[in-house]
Amino acid sequence: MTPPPYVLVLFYSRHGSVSEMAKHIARGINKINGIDVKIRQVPEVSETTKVAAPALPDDGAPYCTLEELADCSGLAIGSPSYFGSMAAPLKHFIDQTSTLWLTGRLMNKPACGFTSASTMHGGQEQCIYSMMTPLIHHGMVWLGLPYKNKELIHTQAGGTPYGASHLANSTHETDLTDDEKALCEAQGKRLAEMAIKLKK
Ligand SMILES: Cc1cc2nc3c(=O)[nH]c(=O)nc-3n(C[C@H](O)[C@H](O)[C@H](O)COP(=O)(O)O)c2cc1C
Repeated sequence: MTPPPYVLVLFYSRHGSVSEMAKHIARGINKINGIDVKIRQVPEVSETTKVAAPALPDDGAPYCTLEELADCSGLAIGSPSYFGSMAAPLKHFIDQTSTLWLTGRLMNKPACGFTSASTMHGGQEQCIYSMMTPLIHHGMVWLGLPYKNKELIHTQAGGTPYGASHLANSTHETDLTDDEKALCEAQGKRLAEMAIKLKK
């Protein structure tokens, strides 16, 4: 029996904000019938690069395998904003996807990005763009977050038309505002809808 199609929510999170966003994106995906969701994280990169990560994380989502990425029907990818870019552990994972690029496994599948940052204008949109770039190379179809979602207009915290974001402040506030939650869910829902449409 063929396993049901799924959308992969893939992220790195050190302090929990991006991980919390992933749950709300998954909630949006779950609102669409006919497609499942898998939530996966990537391991830390070690300061001493010869030390391997344990096979299982101490907590949170399981680590993503390349097969899980290859077989997804859509991808939501999330990272904290680090100096206007994705964090190294996520980039390290993406840099292991050459075989998927060579075989075109991600071609024509929809993808979107999400991020958390500690300051209001701390490079969130650039960070989302940094995740978009390699996925464009993979031939994925990038989705933004349209202004039809009215929370984008009145949010006092996170939310960008390039993808969902969360304002965590310097206190690592992991609780999302209602607007941030709504935008994460809307993004997940739209991704799932597009995954089904593009699969036909
Ligand atoms: C190396 C590093 C660079 C960072 N750069 C930025 C930045 O440029 N702008 C910003 O607003 N926050 C920056 N931050 C803060 C993180 O983006 C923020 O704490 C984020 O919410 C962490 O997400 P997490 O809770 O999922 O780990 C940086 C943090 C670290 C460790």
